[in-house]
Parts: sequence; C-alpha cells; structure tokens
Amino acid sequence: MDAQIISGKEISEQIREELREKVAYLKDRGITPGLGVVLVGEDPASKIYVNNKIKACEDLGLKSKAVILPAEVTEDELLKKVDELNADPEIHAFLVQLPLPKHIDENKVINRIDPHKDADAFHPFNVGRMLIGDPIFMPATPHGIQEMLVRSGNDPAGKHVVIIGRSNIVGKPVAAILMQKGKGANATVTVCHSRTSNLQEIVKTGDIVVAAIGSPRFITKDMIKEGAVVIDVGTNRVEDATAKKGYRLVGDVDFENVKEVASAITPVPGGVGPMTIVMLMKNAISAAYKANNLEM
Ligand SMILES: NC(=O)C1=CN([C@@H]2O[C@H](COP(=O)(O)OP(=O)(O)OC[C@H]3O[C@@H](n4cnc5c(N)ncnc54)[C@H](OP(=O)(O)O)[C@@H]3O)[C@@H](O)[C@H]2O)C=CC1
Ligand SMILES: Nc1nc(=O)c2c([nH]1)NC[C@@H]1CN(c3ccc(C(=O)N[C@@H](CCC(=O)O)C(=O)O)cc3)C=[N+]21
Ligand SMILES: [Mg+2]
Repeated sequence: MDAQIISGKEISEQIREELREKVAYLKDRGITPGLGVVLVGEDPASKIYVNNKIKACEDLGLKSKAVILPAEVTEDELLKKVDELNADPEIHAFLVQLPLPKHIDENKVINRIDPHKDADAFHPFNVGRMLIGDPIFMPATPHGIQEMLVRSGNDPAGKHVVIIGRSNIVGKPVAAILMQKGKGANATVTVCHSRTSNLQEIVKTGDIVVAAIGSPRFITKDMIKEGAVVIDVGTNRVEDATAKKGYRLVGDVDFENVKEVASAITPVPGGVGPMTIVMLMKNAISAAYKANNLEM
C-alpha cells in the first residue's frame, strides 16, 4: 500500500491561517511585523528562497525588506548592514541567507545578529537556548519538521528517529529538538553522517527517518523499514531537459520507490520547504510581539 503523503504545502497553509490572527492582533495595535532578508551574490536557488520568503510576508501583511548585496561585498560592509538591521525599529527579525561567499566568515556574521532579531535562530545564544529547551526562537526548518510530524499524526514520542546529516542548520538542531523532554518530542535519536559505518543498517532501524544530506535520491527503498515515516529535507536541482526551467527539484529520498514501503512520506517540492518559510514568518511575528511586550 502506498504511503500517506504529508503535504507541507497544506500544513503550512493551515499555520499561515493561524498566523493571520496573530498579525491582525498586532495591526489593531498599530504594529506591523517586519522581516529583513539579506542576500549576498547571485545564487539562483537562494534567490528563489528569498523571493518565497518575501511573497509569504506580503501574503501575511508583514513588512519585508530585502537587502541584496553583490558577491564581492566585503565582510565589513556586510557586518555594517547587519548593524543597521539590528538598529532598525521597523525590522523585528531578519536573516542572512547562507551560504556566504568564501571570503566572508559565516560565524562572524551570525554572531553579529542581535539574538532577539535572529529569525533563523542561528546565533549561538539561540542555539544554546534551544538546546536547553528554553527557546526564544526555534530554527525554522527543524521546527517545521516537528510541526509536520505532529500535525500529520506521527508524533515522535518514543520513536527511533534516524537523521542523516549533522549540519548546524538542519541535522544537529533536528536532533536537539526531537530528543527534547516535552510535547512533540521525546524521541530516541541517532545522527548519521559521512563518516558513519553501516549507515544502511542504521537507517533501516528508523521509525522516523529525516534525510538532510544534499544528495539526490540518496535514501533508497531497501534502506527503509516497512511502515517508517520519511521526512525529506533535501532540495537538489537536477538537470531535466523536459522541465520548463531545464531543471527539476528532487529530494534526498527516492520518493517513487520509498513510498511503497513507508507509512508516510514528505514530497519535494511541497514538503519541508513551505514549512521552513511559514516557521520563519512565525519567528518574525513572535519577535514583533516580544519587542512590544505582548504575549503571542
Ligand atoms: N527544505 C528546506 O527548507 C531546506 C532544505 N535544505 C536542503 O537540505 C539538504 C541538507 O542541507 P544542509 O544540512 O545545509 O547540508 P550540509 O551540506 O551542510 O550537510 C550535509 C550533511 O550530510 C552529510 N553527508 C553528505 N554526504 C553523505 C553521505 N554520502 N553519507 C552520509 N552522510 C552524508 C554530511 O556529512 P559530514 O558532516 O560528515 O560532511 C553533512 O553532515 C540540502 O539539499 C539543502 O538544500 C537545507 C535547509 C533548509
Ligand atoms: N539563513 C538561511 N536560512 C534558511 O532558512 C536557509 C538558508 N539560509 N539557506 C538555504 C536554505 C534552504 N532553504 C529553503 C527554503 C525554502 C525552500 C522552499 O520553499 N522550497 C520549495 C520549492 C522552491 C523551489 O521551487 O525551488 C518546496 O520545497 O516546495 C527550500 C529551501 C532555506 N535555507
Ligand atoms: Mg564562507
């Protein structure tokens, strides 16, 4: 039997409707939440994500400010932009799109963001708050994954979650969030990476498998336990002459075959991506509440 398709598109729209009420409450008080997005360089995929974020802001009635800088921008110039956004009263939260060009130290930039305006929750202060289970902001992609699991009826409590990938923006925070003592968590977590021995065997023990590798169709049917829930974070562009744009977006999971053994699976596109965007909106709105001493 084919798996339940967990639609990030539908779940994110449901969350968007909940957020509309939160925005209306602020607007009644004369407050418009503002999100800033800094993009360095011309990476076409990054541009699409940034545009998606700006469209979501427009849809929800948030003010958005895109700061587009050339790839040659110096680290100092970028840090100055961060300082400006930190000081801008109309911008309640912002993010700097990663990756940055090689001549810029990403950690230095992230460290410069005011932790109370840190829409991504990438600042070490927020990483620490998240890890101890007392977050100000939650990182958007991992939080979106948690919401998808819970809202699709696949609560991770007591389940063995196998994560493939240990990046600071996906793998590690997914592990930290799902192992937490608390609602929507309480999972037993294993994290695999490029140095993992017996990766196939470990993945096969997962009740929930989260793929965050960046390698098209890396997770195949033979690696998945019958009835497992599969979350595909990967967004890989692969050439496809038959597609309008000349490429197609594919996940880290071999969707067509894995759906035959999984009990539930997320598609790409329309899975984790839209969840990331809506959780980012949630952080911007929540920052506007906090900046005005309001309870969200
Ligand atoms: N939908 C969304 O909202 C988002 C999607 N993404 C997508 O998710 C994917 C992962 O992103 P990100 O975490 O930033 O990527 P990174 O490249 O930072 O991390 C990839 C991880 O996968 C591991 N890995 C790579 N190759 C293998 C392998 N052959 N076997 C086992 N592990 C391997 C790496 O191991 P090691 O640490 O040893 O190098 C690393 O930990 C990408 O496709 C990205 O585009 C990312 C963010 C948001
Ligand atoms: N500081 C920072 N914060 C991020 O959150 C961040 C980042 N840097 N760098 C890159 C990754 C990637 N990411 C995605 C966001 C939306 C979609 C998304 O909307 N995807 C759509 C399709 C988009 C398309 O058509 O290409 C979908 O999956 O349905 C995907 C990926 C955020 N990231
Ligand atoms: Mg760099």
